Amino acid sequence: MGRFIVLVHGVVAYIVVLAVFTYFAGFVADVGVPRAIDDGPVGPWPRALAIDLALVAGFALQHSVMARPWFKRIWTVFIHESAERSTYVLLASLQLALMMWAWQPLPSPIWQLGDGVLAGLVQFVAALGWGLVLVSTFAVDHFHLFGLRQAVCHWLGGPAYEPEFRVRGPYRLVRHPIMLGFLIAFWAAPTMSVGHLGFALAMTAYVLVALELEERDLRAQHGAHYHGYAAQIPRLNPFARR
Ligand SMILES: C[S@@+](CC[C@H](N)C(=O)[O-])C[C@H]1O[C@@H](n2cnc3c(N)ncnc32)[C@H](O)[C@@H]1O
Repeated sequence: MGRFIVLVHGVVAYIVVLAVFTYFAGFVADVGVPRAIDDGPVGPWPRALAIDLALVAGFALQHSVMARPWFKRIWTVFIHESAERSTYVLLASLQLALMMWAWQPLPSPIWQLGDGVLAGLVQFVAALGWGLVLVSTFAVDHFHLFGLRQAVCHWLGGPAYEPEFRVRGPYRLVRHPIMLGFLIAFWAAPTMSVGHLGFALAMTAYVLVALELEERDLRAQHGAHYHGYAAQIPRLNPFARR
């Protein structure tokens, strides 16, 4: 693949990822988007639930399979290494966009905190969750995570960029602050509908499985270093005792 094509592909993928993720935050929090998780025409609940669970499963499957080292080895035969991460995040974003577009609302409330102080507090906690996701991407390597660094390094003709294992910022508190941030943002809802609850439960199940798979890869990749890190820093709960 030509360097310029890899660069343009990396830049486009990065812009799409930022746009889809920003919309996703609004979709889950029901803030500032034309159609959020509880909006739209309501159909029969068994059909809606089946579609929603299939959408989350599709996202989870694609995200998990494409992130595995064995899959990367196969598809970098067809696609340049420097474009691998951008392609992965681009396809994951498009899958996320499809999930939001095809989402079937189930708006009956499980809990509703109204507009008072408690609701504001819960909304603030959700915002902290999204903030934790963003800050953690920078703690690990934001531009590498979204494939832009690899594309720019290739454009400049330098050696392939090797990511470092980093233990800084939120990674000193938990091993998976990005996933912790998502979980906080998914569950901290002033209004929890049946659809939102189904989404939060399905995503939580996916995150727990995804972390198992990621940790297996990290242990294989970093060996004793990761074992030592895991022995000192809890997985998701910063208050867990080691
Ligand atoms: C979407 S990120 C999620 C990282 C982590 N699971 C979290 O929730 O914060 C996944 C990528 O981060 C990498 N990664 C995870 N922990 C890391 C660390 N401490 N330093 C560098 N890369 C890390 C993994 O190898 C994987 O490529």
